[in-house]
Amino acid sequence: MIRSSKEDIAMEVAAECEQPSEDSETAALNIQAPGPTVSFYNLRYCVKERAGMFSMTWVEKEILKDVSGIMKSGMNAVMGPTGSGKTSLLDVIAGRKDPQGLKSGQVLVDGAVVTSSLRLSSAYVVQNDVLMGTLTVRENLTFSANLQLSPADHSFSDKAMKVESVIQELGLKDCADTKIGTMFLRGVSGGEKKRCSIGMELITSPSLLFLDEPTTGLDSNTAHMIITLLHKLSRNGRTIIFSIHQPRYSIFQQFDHLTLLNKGEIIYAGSADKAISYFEGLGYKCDPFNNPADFFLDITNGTLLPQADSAKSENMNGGELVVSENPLAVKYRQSQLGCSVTEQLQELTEGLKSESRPASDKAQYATPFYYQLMLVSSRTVKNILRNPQTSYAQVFLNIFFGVLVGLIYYQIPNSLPEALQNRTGAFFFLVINMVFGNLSAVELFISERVLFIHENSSGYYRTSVYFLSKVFADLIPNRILPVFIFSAIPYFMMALKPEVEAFFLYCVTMSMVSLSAVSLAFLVSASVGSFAMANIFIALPFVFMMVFGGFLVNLNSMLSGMSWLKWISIFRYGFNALAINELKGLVFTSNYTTMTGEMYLDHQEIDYSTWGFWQNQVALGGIMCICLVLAYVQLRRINRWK
Ligand SMILES: Nc1ncnc2c1ncn2[C@@H]1O[C@H](COP(=O)(O)OP(=O)(O)OP(=O)(O)O)[C@@H](O)[C@H]1O
Repeated sequence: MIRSSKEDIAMEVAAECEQPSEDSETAALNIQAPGPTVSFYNLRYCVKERAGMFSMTWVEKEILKDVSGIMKSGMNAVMGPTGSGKTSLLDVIAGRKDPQGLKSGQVLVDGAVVTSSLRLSSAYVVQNDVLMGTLTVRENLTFSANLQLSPADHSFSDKAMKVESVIQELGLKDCADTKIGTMFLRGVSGGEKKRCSIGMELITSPSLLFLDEPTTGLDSNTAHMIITLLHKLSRNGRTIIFSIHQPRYSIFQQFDHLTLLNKGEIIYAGSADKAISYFEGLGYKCDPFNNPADFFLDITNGTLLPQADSAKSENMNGGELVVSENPLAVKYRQSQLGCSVTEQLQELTEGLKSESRPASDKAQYATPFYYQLMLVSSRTVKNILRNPQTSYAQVFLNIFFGVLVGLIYYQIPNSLPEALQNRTGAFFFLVINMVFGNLSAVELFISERVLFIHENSSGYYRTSVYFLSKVFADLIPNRILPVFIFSAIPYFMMALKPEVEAFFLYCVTMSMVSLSAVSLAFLVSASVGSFAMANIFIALPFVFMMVFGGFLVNLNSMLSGMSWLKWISIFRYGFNALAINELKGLVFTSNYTTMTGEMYLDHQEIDYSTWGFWQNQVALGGIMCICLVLAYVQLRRINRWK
């Protein structure tokens, strides 16, 4: 964490790089112990885009063009029209953008080079609040405290006190025990949600706080309250850097430093209260009752032009500047403000060249693996208990289909042809229900994807912790318990073998079929970001597996090039195991013939030896393990960069 321990360095660097006028600026802010100074120079950030819709060539789009600046303790606002690069600048400084896109430039905090480790050591409040909707404000804050504060340094009572103080500081006392709210559950208001998101990050007392458009989506009074809150926090020794769209005047008044961006370039960076006079110096006129924020946006949008009679305006309209360049950006670079920043940055970076070794990129966590697993699992269980619709639906569906299968194949006789036809038909139906009944598992990693990416990138917990907690919390209530209900009901209704061992092996087979189908659904869920894609990707293999299950088509008569697909069919392994378990040892009769179950299995080329039965379980177990491992790998591969 960039906390007070680094403040000595902050003071030194600040003393080194600050101009006298800016020292007095900081003093004027009345900040006792200033937050860190963030400097960045020559930031050039590009993304790759396809040249055309079907083109195979990629072109580079420049989002930030040689952006440099210094942001000190206090309120640092980044403004500009939509698409000007505000969020990109914030993300690059906070180390949240893909480093491959950063073509040049570096970010320094208190004069030291920072790479992606800043991502874990500073706090970042994203634009769309990412909180667990079924938990209360206090529970969310406690979750953050438990995971972000090391248990070795903070006792339970310490953490509880910290949570209480954040609740007090952010004025969340009245809604502390109200749930955040979900799609189905009305919770706290938008402003309270935003304050809770800020609180989640304040738990560690970071002295550097990034916020991406903290007022977007809030009414003007709530927006004012949020900025006033940030202003108050900044006065306790914090560097607050945020992007903001079009603030009202009372909000603008609270900014200390303003960075104005236009098309990825800085057109003004300096004291917020001197911005108007800067632009007036360039020939723009701000009407007496105009909101300064609107005035700046009108300038950047080009809707406000410099006064025609101003000598300076010639340059803004083309004059001596190269036409392709942004005249406001060029003016800023040539201005005293721009030159002073460049000089300060040169001084800072000169000393750095020899010692510019970036900090380790390896993620550091405040808590050990088992502790994270306990906390994340208990949150997942709490979430399921408070949002039990999926579990109820799963149990209900299984009871319904269990009874339905039982009624369709009620009391199967031992006389041919019903004995064989109904048994094999029932097994295939059971396996189909077991596989398709678990389609809901595809939502597991999709519904909370944004929350996982935010918490994982902020260093709350490891990917493995999240994976294990989700998998086990889903498997037991949603996949294993309902399977037992579903298996037991039709078994007795159909009058299958009345033997304990046969019933047990039947249940094992059904569970293995269910678990392997669920694991495949988990793999799809971890691989794609939307339900629509997940449904397509899960339906396709399930349907193929069904065709190659051995019931709908004779696999021995199939083209050799296609028949290999039977080896990856969950349906085939499930069906074979159920058939061996039930038919082995049974004798079926008709008026003229007698037939054993073994004869039928031989005819179907199903190996009914002991190993023949268990090899199906091993194959199902193998599919399950491979899918779970791949799901975990996919979860690790999710793009965390913005
Ligand atoms: N990953 C990306 N791929 C393609 N273009 C991108 C990417 N990230 C940003 N951009 C483009 O870069 C420009 C700046 O985007 P950015 O989100 O930083 O702007 P902004 O000023 O925050 O906009 P807004 O106020 O609308 O949020 C936009 O034109 C955007 O489309």
